[in-house]
Amino acid sequence: MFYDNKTTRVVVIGTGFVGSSYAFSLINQNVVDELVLLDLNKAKAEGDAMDLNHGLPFGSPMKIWAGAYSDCEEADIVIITAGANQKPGETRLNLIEKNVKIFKGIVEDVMNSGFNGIFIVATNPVDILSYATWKFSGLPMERVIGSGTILDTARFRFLLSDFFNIDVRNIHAYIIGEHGDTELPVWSQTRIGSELIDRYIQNHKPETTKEDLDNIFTNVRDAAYHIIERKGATHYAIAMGLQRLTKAILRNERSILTVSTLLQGEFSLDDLYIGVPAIVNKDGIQEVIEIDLNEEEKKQLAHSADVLKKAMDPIFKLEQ
Ligand SMILES: NC(=O)C1=CN([C@@H]2O[C@H](COP(=O)(O)OP(=O)(O)OC[C@H]3O[C@@H](n4cnc5c(N)ncnc54)[C@H](O)[C@@H]3O)[C@@H](O)[C@H]2O)C=CC1
Ligand SMILES: CC(=O)C(=O)O
Repeated sequence: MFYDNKTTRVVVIGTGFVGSSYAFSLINQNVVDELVLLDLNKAKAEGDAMDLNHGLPFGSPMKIWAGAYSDCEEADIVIITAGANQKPGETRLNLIEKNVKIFKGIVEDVMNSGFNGIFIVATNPVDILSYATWKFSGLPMERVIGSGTILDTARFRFLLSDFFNIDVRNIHAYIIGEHGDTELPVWSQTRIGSELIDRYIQNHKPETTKEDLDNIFTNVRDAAYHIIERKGATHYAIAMGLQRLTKAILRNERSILTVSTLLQGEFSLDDLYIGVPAIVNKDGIQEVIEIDLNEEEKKQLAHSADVLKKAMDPIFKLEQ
Protein backbone atom coordinates (compact mmCIF):
# COMPACT_ATOMS: atom_id res chain seq x y z
CA MET A 1 0.00 0.00 0.00
CA PHE A 2 0.96 3.65 -0.44
CA TYR A 3 2.14 4.13 3.15
CA ASP A 4 4.58 1.20 2.94
CA ASN A 5 5.71 1.75 -0.67
CA LYS A 6 3.88 -1.23 -2.21
CA THR A 7 2.30 -0.60 -5.63
CA THR A 8 -1.32 0.34 -5.01
CA ARG A 9 -4.24 -0.68 -7.22
CA VAL A 10 -7.87 0.44 -7.30
CA VAL A 11 -10.48 -1.27 -9.49
CA VAL A 12 -13.59 0.77 -10.34
CA ILE A 13 -16.63 -1.27 -11.30
CA GLY A 14 -19.15 0.90 -13.15
CA THR A 15 -17.66 3.78 -15.12
CA GLY A 16 -20.81 5.86 -15.49
CA PHE A 17 -21.13 9.40 -14.15
CA VAL A 18 -19.90 8.52 -10.64
CA GLY A 19 -17.21 5.97 -11.57
CA SER A 20 -15.60 8.08 -14.28
CA SER A 21 -15.69 11.26 -12.15
CA TYR A 22 -14.05 9.30 -9.32
CA ALA A 23 -11.34 8.06 -11.70
CA PHE A 24 -10.71 11.65 -12.80
CA SER A 25 -10.51 12.80 -9.19
CA LEU A 26 -8.04 10.00 -8.31
CA ILE A 27 -5.63 10.84 -11.10
CA ASN A 28 -5.71 14.54 -10.22
CA GLN A 29 -4.80 13.83 -6.60
CA ASN A 30 -2.03 11.32 -7.31
CA VAL A 31 -3.65 8.79 -4.98
CA VAL A 32 -2.90 5.43 -6.57
CA ASP A 33 -0.34 3.68 -8.82
CA GLU A 34 -2.71 1.53 -10.87
CA LEU A 35 -6.30 2.21 -11.81
CA VAL A 36 -8.44 -0.43 -13.52
CA LEU A 37 -11.78 0.45 -15.09
CA LEU A 38 -14.50 -2.16 -15.57
CA ASP A 39 -18.03 -1.74 -16.90
CA LEU A 40 -20.72 -3.91 -18.47
CA ASN A 41 -20.35 -1.48 -21.35
CA LYS A 42 -16.75 -2.45 -22.17
CA ALA A 43 -16.40 0.25 -24.81
CA LYS A 44 -17.23 2.93 -22.22
CA ALA A 45 -14.51 1.63 -19.85
CA GLU A 46 -12.03 1.47 -22.75
CA GLY A 47 -12.89 4.99 -23.89
CA ASP A 48 -12.51 6.32 -20.35
CA ALA A 49 -9.13 4.60 -19.94
CA MET A 50 -7.89 6.12 -23.21
CA ASP A 51 -9.16 9.59 -22.32
CA LEU A 52 -7.69 9.49 -18.78
CA ASN A 53 -4.34 8.14 -20.06
CA HIS A 54 -4.08 11.10 -22.43
CA GLY A 55 -4.19 13.39 -19.38
CA LEU A 56 -1.21 11.77 -17.67
CA PRO A 57 1.42 14.06 -19.24
CA PHE A 58 -0.29 16.83 -17.25
CA GLY A 59 -0.35 14.79 -14.03
CA SER A 60 1.80 12.14 -12.32
CA PRO A 61 2.95 8.73 -13.59
CA MET A 62 0.49 5.89 -13.07
CA LYS A 63 -1.05 3.03 -15.06
CA ILE A 64 -4.68 3.07 -16.19
CA TRP A 65 -6.41 0.36 -18.20
CA ALA A 66 -9.83 -1.12 -18.97
CA GLY A 67 -9.65 -4.48 -17.31
CA ALA A 68 -11.39 -7.66 -16.24
CA TYR A 69 -12.46 -9.23 -12.94
CA SER A 70 -9.13 -11.10 -12.80
CA ASP A 71 -7.50 -7.69 -12.14
CA CYS A 72 -9.26 -7.59 -8.75
CA GLU A 73 -6.96 -10.26 -7.34
CA GLU A 74 -4.13 -7.74 -6.87
CA ALA A 75 -6.37 -4.81 -5.91
CA ASP A 76 -6.14 -2.98 -2.59
CA ILE A 77 -9.58 -1.49 -3.16
CA VAL A 78 -12.50 -2.47 -5.37
CA ILE A 79 -15.02 0.32 -5.57
CA ILE A 80 -18.50 -0.39 -6.89
CA THR A 81 -20.32 2.47 -8.59
CA ALA A 82 -22.25 0.22 -10.99
CA GLY A 83 -26.01 -0.05 -11.25
CA ALA A 84 -29.10 2.03 -11.80
CA ASN A 85 -29.25 5.65 -10.67
CA GLN A 86 -32.36 7.64 -9.66
CA LYS A 87 -34.60 9.09 -12.33
CA PRO A 88 -36.30 12.41 -11.45
CA GLY A 89 -38.76 11.78 -8.58
CA GLU A 90 -37.35 8.33 -7.71
CA THR A 91 -36.02 7.71 -4.18
CA ARG A 92 -32.80 5.83 -3.50
CA LEU A 93 -34.79 3.01 -1.89
CA ASN A 94 -36.69 2.52 -5.18
CA LEU A 95 -33.44 1.14 -6.65
CA ILE A 96 -33.04 -1.68 -4.13
CA GLU A 97 -34.25 -4.71 -6.07
CA LYS A 98 -32.46 -4.10 -9.36
CA ASN A 99 -29.21 -3.06 -7.72
CA VAL A 100 -29.10 -5.95 -5.21
CA LYS A 101 -29.38 -8.35 -8.18
CA ILE A 102 -26.57 -6.56 -10.02
CA PHE A 103 -24.43 -6.62 -6.86
CA LYS A 104 -24.81 -10.37 -6.33
CA GLY A 105 -23.17 -11.01 -9.69
CA ILE A 106 -20.49 -8.35 -9.30
CA VAL A 107 -19.42 -9.33 -5.77
CA GLU A 108 -19.26 -13.03 -6.72
CA ASP A 109 -17.07 -12.24 -9.72
CA VAL A 110 -14.77 -10.06 -7.61
CA MET A 111 -14.42 -12.71 -4.88
CA ASN A 112 -13.80 -15.47 -7.48
CA SER A 113 -10.73 -13.51 -8.60
CA GLY A 114 -9.10 -14.12 -5.20
CA PHE A 115 -9.64 -10.49 -4.09
CA ASN A 116 -8.63 -9.92 -0.48
CA GLY A 117 -8.73 -6.14 -0.11
CA ILE A 118 -11.30 -3.52 0.84
CA PHE A 119 -14.63 -2.89 -0.88
CA ILE A 120 -15.99 0.64 -1.13
CA VAL A 121 -19.64 0.86 -2.16
CA ALA A 122 -21.27 3.96 -3.61
CA THR A 123 -24.27 2.60 -5.55
CA ASN A 124 -27.69 3.38 -4.06
CA PRO A 125 -29.33 2.59 -1.79
CA VAL A 126 -25.80 2.63 -0.45
CA ASP A 127 -26.45 1.42 3.11
CA ILE A 128 -28.34 -1.64 1.90
CA LEU A 129 -25.89 -2.41 -0.89
CA SER A 130 -22.98 -2.17 1.55
CA TYR A 131 -24.75 -4.69 3.77
CA ALA A 132 -25.33 -6.87 0.67
CA THR A 133 -21.64 -6.63 -0.28
CA TRP A 134 -20.61 -7.63 3.22
CA LYS A 135 -22.99 -10.63 3.15
CA PHE A 136 -22.19 -11.72 -0.42
CA SER A 137 -18.41 -11.35 -0.02
CA GLY A 138 -17.94 -13.01 3.38
CA LEU A 139 -15.24 -10.41 4.16
CA PRO A 140 -14.94 -8.98 7.69
CA MET A 141 -17.13 -5.90 8.19
CA GLU A 142 -14.04 -3.69 8.55
CA ARG A 143 -13.27 -4.29 4.89
CA VAL A 144 -16.65 -3.37 3.42
CA ILE A 145 -17.30 0.36 3.61
CA GLY A 146 -20.20 2.31 2.16
CA SER A 147 -19.90 5.98 1.24
CA GLY A 148 -22.75 6.51 3.72
CA THR A 149 -23.38 10.16 4.52
CA ILE A 150 -19.94 11.36 3.44
CA LEU A 151 -21.59 13.44 0.71
CA ASP A 152 -24.46 14.69 2.89
CA THR A 153 -21.95 15.78 5.54
CA ALA A 154 -20.01 17.67 2.86
CA ARG A 155 -23.21 19.34 1.64
CA PHE A 156 -24.12 20.28 5.23
CA ARG A 157 -20.70 21.76 5.89
CA PHE A 158 -20.79 23.68 2.61
CA LEU A 159 -24.26 25.17 3.25
CA LEU A 160 -23.34 26.13 6.82
CA SER A 161 -20.13 27.70 5.54
CA ASP A 162 -22.11 29.64 2.95
CA PHE A 163 -24.72 30.82 5.47
CA PHE A 164 -22.22 31.91 8.16
CA ASN A 165 -19.59 33.03 5.65
CA ILE A 166 -16.87 30.96 7.32
CA ASP A 167 -14.25 28.75 5.66
CA VAL A 168 -15.82 25.30 5.20
CA ARG A 169 -12.74 23.70 6.79
CA ASN A 170 -13.74 25.36 10.08
CA ILE A 171 -17.23 23.87 10.02
CA HIS A 172 -17.41 20.67 12.07
CA ALA A 173 -20.74 18.98 11.53
CA TYR A 174 -22.18 15.57 10.71
CA ILE A 175 -25.14 14.16 8.88
CA ILE A 176 -25.77 10.59 10.02
CA GLY A 177 -28.32 7.82 9.33
CA GLU A 178 -29.58 6.56 5.98
CA HIS A 179 -28.01 8.16 2.92
CA GLY A 180 -31.52 9.14 1.93
CA ASP A 181 -34.74 10.75 3.03
CA THR A 182 -34.48 9.83 6.75
CA GLU A 183 -30.96 11.14 7.37
CA LEU A 184 -30.47 13.61 10.23
CA PRO A 185 -28.23 16.52 11.17
CA VAL A 186 -26.40 16.27 14.50
CA TRP A 187 -27.07 19.87 15.54
CA SER A 188 -26.15 19.18 19.16
CA GLN A 189 -22.51 18.54 18.16
CA THR A 190 -22.20 21.09 15.35
CA ARG A 191 -19.32 23.51 15.84
CA ILE A 192 -18.03 26.55 14.02
CA GLY A 193 -14.39 26.76 14.92
CA SER A 194 -14.46 25.48 18.47
CA GLU A 195 -17.82 27.06 19.41
CA LEU A 196 -21.03 25.03 19.51
CA ILE A 197 -23.39 26.41 16.90
CA ASP A 198 -25.93 27.86 19.40
CA ARG A 199 -23.18 29.82 21.09
CA TYR A 200 -21.68 30.88 17.76
CA ILE A 201 -25.09 32.23 16.71
CA GLN A 202 -25.54 34.13 19.99
CA ASN A 203 -22.07 35.66 19.68
CA HIS A 204 -21.82 36.31 15.96
CA LYS A 205 -25.14 36.07 14.11
CA PRO A 206 -28.04 36.46 16.60
CA GLU A 207 -30.55 37.22 13.82
CA THR A 208 -30.37 33.52 12.74
CA THR A 209 -33.77 31.79 13.06
CA LYS A 210 -34.77 28.16 13.51
CA GLU A 211 -36.26 28.37 10.02
CA ASP A 212 -32.85 29.33 8.61
CA LEU A 213 -31.30 26.22 10.14
CA ASP A 214 -34.21 24.01 9.06
CA ASN A 215 -33.83 25.27 5.49
CA ILE A 216 -30.14 24.42 5.51
CA PHE A 217 -30.89 20.84 6.50
CA THR A 218 -33.78 20.49 4.03
CA ASN A 219 -31.49 21.62 1.23
CA VAL A 220 -28.91 19.02 2.30
CA ARG A 221 -31.46 16.21 2.47
CA ASP A 222 -33.06 17.11 -0.87
CA ALA A 223 -29.88 18.11 -2.73
CA ALA A 224 -29.83 14.99 -4.91
CA TYR A 225 -33.43 15.63 -6.06
CA HIS A 226 -32.61 19.27 -6.87
CA ILE A 227 -29.51 18.32 -8.90
CA ILE A 228 -31.09 15.32 -10.66
CA GLU A 229 -34.04 17.53 -11.76
CA ARG A 230 -31.52 19.92 -13.33
CA LYS A 231 -28.87 17.64 -14.86
CA GLY A 232 -29.97 14.00 -14.46
CA ALA A 233 -27.25 12.83 -12.03
CA THR A 234 -24.95 13.91 -9.21
CA HIS A 235 -21.33 12.87 -9.54
CA TYR A 236 -18.58 15.45 -8.91
CA ALA A 237 -18.97 15.85 -5.14
CA ILE A 238 -19.45 12.14 -4.47
CA ALA A 239 -16.42 11.43 -6.65
CA MET A 240 -14.33 13.75 -4.49
CA GLY A 241 -15.72 12.15 -1.32
CA LEU A 242 -14.84 8.68 -2.61
CA GLN A 243 -11.37 9.90 -3.50
CA ARG A 244 -11.00 11.25 0.06
CA LEU A 245 -12.08 7.88 1.47
CA THR A 246 -9.68 6.03 -0.84
CA LYS A 247 -6.82 8.25 0.29
CA ALA A 248 -7.69 7.70 3.96
CA ILE A 249 -7.31 3.95 3.38
CA LEU A 250 -4.25 3.88 1.11
CA ARG A 251 -2.35 6.41 3.22
CA ASN A 252 -3.48 4.97 6.55
CA GLU A 253 -4.77 8.41 7.57
CA ARG A 254 -7.07 7.44 10.48
CA SER A 255 -9.56 10.02 9.22
CA ILE A 256 -12.96 10.37 10.83
CA LEU A 257 -15.54 10.18 8.04
CA THR A 258 -19.29 9.57 8.09
CA VAL A 259 -19.29 6.25 6.27
CA SER A 260 -21.78 3.42 6.15
CA THR A 261 -20.58 0.61 8.38
CA LEU A 262 -22.02 -2.39 10.21
CA LEU A 263 -23.34 -1.48 13.64
CA GLN A 264 -23.10 -4.15 16.32
CA GLY A 265 -24.68 -2.48 19.32
CA GLU A 266 -23.32 1.04 18.79
CA PHE A 267 -26.08 3.66 19.05
CA SER A 268 -28.26 0.75 20.32
CA LEU A 269 -28.47 -0.55 16.73
CA ASP A 270 -27.54 -3.93 15.37
CA ASP A 271 -27.11 -5.83 12.10
CA LEU A 272 -27.40 -2.99 9.63
CA TYR A 273 -25.14 -0.69 7.67
CA ILE A 274 -25.85 2.99 8.27
CA GLY A 275 -23.94 6.29 8.11
CA VAL A 276 -22.06 7.19 11.31
CA PRO A 277 -18.66 8.72 12.04
CA ALA A 278 -15.88 6.15 12.01
CA ILE A 279 -12.09 6.13 11.96
CA VAL A 280 -10.82 4.91 8.59
CA ASN A 281 -7.30 3.48 8.26
CA LYS A 282 -5.33 1.00 6.13
CA ASP A 283 -7.49 -1.89 7.34
CA GLY A 284 -10.77 -0.12 6.59
CA ILE A 285 -12.98 0.69 9.55
CA GLN A 286 -10.83 0.99 12.66
CA GLU A 287 -13.59 2.08 15.05
CA VAL A 288 -17.08 3.55 15.08
CA ILE A 289 -17.20 6.84 16.99
CA GLU A 290 -20.28 6.74 19.17
CA ILE A 291 -20.86 10.49 19.46
CA ASP A 292 -23.31 11.83 22.05
CA LEU A 293 -26.74 12.48 20.59
CA ASN A 294 -29.59 14.32 22.27
CA GLU A 295 -32.95 12.57 22.77
CA GLU A 296 -34.46 13.93 19.53
CA GLU A 297 -31.41 12.87 17.50
CA LYS A 298 -31.50 9.38 19.07
CA LYS A 299 -35.15 9.05 18.03
CA GLN A 300 -34.42 10.24 14.50
CA LEU A 301 -31.52 7.81 14.11
CA ALA A 302 -33.67 4.93 15.40
CA HIS A 303 -36.37 5.87 12.88
CA SER A 304 -33.83 6.02 10.03
CA ALA A 305 -32.52 2.56 11.00
CA ASP A 306 -36.07 1.24 11.16
CA VAL A 307 -36.86 2.45 7.64
CA LEU A 308 -33.67 0.81 6.32
CA LYS A 309 -34.41 -2.47 8.11
CA LYS A 310 -37.97 -2.57 6.75
CA ALA A 311 -36.68 -1.99 3.22
CA MET A 312 -33.95 -4.62 3.42
CA ASP A 313 -35.69 -7.38 5.38
CA PRO A 314 -37.70 -8.87 2.47
CA ILE A 315 -34.62 -8.87 0.24
CA PHE A 316 -32.30 -10.62 2.68
CA LYS A 317 -34.94 -13.08 3.87
CA LEU A 318 -35.31 -14.14 0.20
CA GLU A 319 -31.53 -14.56 -0.04
CA GLN A 320 -31.34 -17.00 2.91
N1 LIG B 1 -23.51 7.21 -2.51
C1 LIG B 1 -23.72 8.41 -3.01
O1 LIG B 1 -23.59 9.42 -2.31
C2 LIG B 1 -24.10 8.53 -4.44
C3 LIG B 1 -24.47 7.40 -5.12
N2 LIG B 1 -24.84 7.46 -6.44
C4 LIG B 1 -25.25 6.22 -7.04
O2 LIG B 1 -24.20 5.69 -7.84
C5 LIG B 1 -24.76 4.78 -8.79
C6 LIG B 1 -24.20 5.09 -10.17
O3 LIG B 1 -24.71 6.32 -10.62
P1 LIG B 1 -24.27 6.94 -12.03
O4 LIG B 1 -22.82 6.80 -12.21
O5 LIG B 1 -24.92 8.25 -12.13
O6 LIG B 1 -25.02 5.93 -13.01
P2 LIG B 1 -24.65 5.63 -14.54
O7 LIG B 1 -25.87 5.02 -15.16
O8 LIG B 1 -24.04 6.82 -15.17
O9 LIG B 1 -23.52 4.51 -14.41
C7 LIG B 1 -23.76 3.22 -13.98
C8 LIG B 1 -22.79 2.32 -14.73
O10 LIG B 1 -22.91 1.02 -14.20
C9 LIG B 1 -22.71 0.11 -15.29
N3 LIG B 1 -23.22 -1.20 -14.92
C10 LIG B 1 -24.50 -1.60 -14.75
N4 LIG B 1 -24.52 -2.91 -14.42
C11 LIG B 1 -23.24 -3.33 -14.37
C12 LIG B 1 -22.62 -4.57 -14.07
N5 LIG B 1 -23.34 -5.65 -13.76
N6 LIG B 1 -21.28 -4.64 -14.12
C13 LIG B 1 -20.52 -3.55 -14.43
N7 LIG B 1 -21.07 -2.35 -14.73
C14 LIG B 1 -22.40 -2.25 -14.69
C15 LIG B 1 -23.45 0.77 -16.44
O11 LIG B 1 -23.03 0.25 -17.69
C16 LIG B 1 -23.08 2.23 -16.24
O12 LIG B 1 -21.92 2.61 -16.97
C17 LIG B 1 -26.29 4.97 -8.69
O13 LIG B 1 -26.84 3.95 -7.91
C18 LIG B 1 -26.42 6.30 -7.98
O14 LIG B 1 -27.66 6.43 -7.32
C19 LIG B 1 -24.78 8.63 -7.12
C20 LIG B 1 -24.38 9.79 -6.51
C21 LIG B 1 -24.07 9.84 -5.10
C1 LIG C 1 -27.60 10.51 -5.89
C2 LIG C 1 -27.22 10.63 -4.49
O1 LIG C 1 -27.29 9.71 -3.73
C3 LIG C 1 -26.82 11.92 -3.99
O2 LIG C 1 -26.43 12.82 -4.75
O3 LIG C 1 -26.90 12.13 -2.78
